[in-house]
Amino acid sequence: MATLELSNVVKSFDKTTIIHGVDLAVSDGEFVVFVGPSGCGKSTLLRIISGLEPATSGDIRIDGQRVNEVTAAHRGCSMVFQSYALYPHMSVYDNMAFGLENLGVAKAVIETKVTAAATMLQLGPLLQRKPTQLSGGQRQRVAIGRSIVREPKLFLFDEPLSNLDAELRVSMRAEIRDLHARLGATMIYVTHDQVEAMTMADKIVVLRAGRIEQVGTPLELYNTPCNQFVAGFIGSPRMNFVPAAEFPSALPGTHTVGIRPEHAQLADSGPLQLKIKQVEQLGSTSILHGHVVPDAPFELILNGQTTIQRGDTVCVSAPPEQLHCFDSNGLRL
Ligand SMILES: Nc1ncnc2c1ncn2[C@@H]1O[C@H](COP(=O)(O)OP(=O)(O)OP(=O)(O)O)[C@@H](O)[C@H]1O
Repeated sequence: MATLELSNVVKSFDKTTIIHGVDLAVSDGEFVVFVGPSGCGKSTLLRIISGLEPATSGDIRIDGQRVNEVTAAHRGCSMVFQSYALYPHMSVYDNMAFGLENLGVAKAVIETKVTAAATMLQLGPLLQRKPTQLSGGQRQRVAIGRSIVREPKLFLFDEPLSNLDAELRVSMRAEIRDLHARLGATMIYVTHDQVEAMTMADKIVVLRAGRIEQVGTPLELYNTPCNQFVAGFIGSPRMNFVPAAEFPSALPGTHTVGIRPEHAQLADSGPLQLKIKQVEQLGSTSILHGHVVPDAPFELILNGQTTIQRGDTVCVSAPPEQLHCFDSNGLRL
């Protein structure tokens, strides 16, 4: 398996720079998720690692070796795409065997590897089918199987689950994590879905506009987001932001206070007055939506069920240790 190191990686298309000097170290066997809004450069960075796209400048090292000039076919990376990219006229078996046949691997060896991967992915009974005869989840497993048989140093996944329905996404998430545990492989996984990032990653890399905003474990990002962007991106429902003037106990120099919906509490008196616009009763929890000041939408999660209704005004507070204080540049204090 492999380590990966990016040093000051820059990517420009014509005169537009879209990756602005990215530094990142990935350890052997780590599951790293790149997350960020649409267009922030996640896929481009993955393609640069795979060799499908050259970097404009900077170094890419796999296992300590600079690979900028090594072609995609020789980098030892294997990519699983959102579109699966299966050959429609080939059986599942042939789709998985094809890459190895091209490399001139002996037929018997191919058969052993394809059979082992198919067993691991529960594709054994489907090996003679064509991709059109498979469900979305089965197709995605074939795409993953095609990667596994090549025994890559680095597995790269580009939004592999976004074409699947919500239920299947949840089960495939678990399957990919399980696969990671069994193979002990280094994996880099791109998604714009922060829940996918939180549930799958050993380490999350949050990107915005071609720059890394923060790198950390899911709970590090949740507990101590380095700025307002990360704070708003990680966590669901999203963190509430309130002008510091509304919260007298905020740290000196605070411009905006962040309070997660699960940390806000109903109180007998202030500091916040939440005017309720909508109540979502989910049975085990209730979500109150409203505003604390006209431009500050606010959500609060209550355990259990509530009699609070649209039109009510309630007082809200939060424990001081759960407040996130940001300065006027959005940086954590
Ligand atoms: N071949 C190209 N030529 C010019 N611009 C490109 C090219 N490929 C990507 N871009 C631009 O680079 C930026 C980053 O694109 P990229 O696909 O890496 O983003 P992303 O974070 O993966 O987005 P998404 O989540 O929407 O897939 C975008 O603004 C995109 O328009």
